[in-house]
Amino acid sequence: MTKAVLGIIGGSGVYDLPGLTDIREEAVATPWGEPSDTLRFGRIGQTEIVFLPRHGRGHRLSPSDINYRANIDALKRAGVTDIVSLSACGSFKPELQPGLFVLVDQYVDRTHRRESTFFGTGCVAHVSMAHPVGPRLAERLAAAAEAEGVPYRKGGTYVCMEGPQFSSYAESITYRHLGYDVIGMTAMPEAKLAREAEITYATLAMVTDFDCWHPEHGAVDVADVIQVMHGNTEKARRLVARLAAGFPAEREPCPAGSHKALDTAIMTAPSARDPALLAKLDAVAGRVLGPKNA
Ligand SMILES: CSC[C@H]1O[C@H](OP(=O)(O)O)[C@H](O)[C@@H]1O
Ligand SMILES: Nc1ncnc2[nH]cnc12
Repeated sequence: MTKAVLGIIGGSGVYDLPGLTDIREEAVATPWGEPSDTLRFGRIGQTEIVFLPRHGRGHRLSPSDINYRANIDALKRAGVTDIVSLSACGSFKPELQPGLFVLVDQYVDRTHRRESTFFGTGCVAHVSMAHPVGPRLAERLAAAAEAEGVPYRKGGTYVCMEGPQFSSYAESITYRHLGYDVIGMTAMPEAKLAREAEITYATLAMVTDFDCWHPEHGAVDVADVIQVMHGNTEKARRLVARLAAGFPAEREPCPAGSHKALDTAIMTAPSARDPALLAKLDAVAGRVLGPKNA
């Protein structure tokens, strides 16, 4: 049995998590470089929580400069089994209005200058991203939103752009016509790396704007996002507290297979594996690459 530890990644406007008790802060070193910030360990009720602001405190890091591998590796080293990723996002649907929380269940990756895998030459792996969000974790988030009276929608496709500039009008209407629901700059490769690290993942995408496609709304700017986020942050914190209060003590098997994503993913023959890469994979893939499996 594995103890459940809930990781919360804070996005724009969410740089701390009030309500944590027994707080301890630790700078966790990883073979992939430095995480965005120190990890904050604590509890809500009986549930162990690890909090990490993805842009760093003070919002130092641009989406392209976040070390996503270091962040996920550090959370894995901290024992995190489930991640709730908080993100501001733009909306492509009139009914997905600012203030609404979308429990995303699919992602489209349009990023192009980020390290998006832990694996590579010397240890090749292909995990499934067919169902990137843990359905049970999403159910728990929906129940927490319901209980807190936070307006939410279950399901939606998040397109992740490189940024840092917002989309052009042509890009915005293209994404809208492709049927995507929301847009942001950070869920990829975070979700991919979480899957490789066998951590169950879900995004709570908080709508802050209509990007720039909407004829009755002006183009998004940071002031709009910050203003809406001020209202969203308090709701997000309540939702997380509610989620944590009812969280199971032991890790639940994930119907999407995130707890055993590496069982059948590794292609490289043991004799062809690079010991230096294997050493870097100690936290992420230790379960399948550890001494028992060599
Ligand atoms: C401040 S608007 C753009 C910024 O907000 C979102 O960040 P996060 O996903 O960390 O909440 C978006 O992805 C951009 O990074
Ligand atoms: N319209 C938008 N595009 C990309 N990222 C965002 N984050 C918040 N709003 C956004």
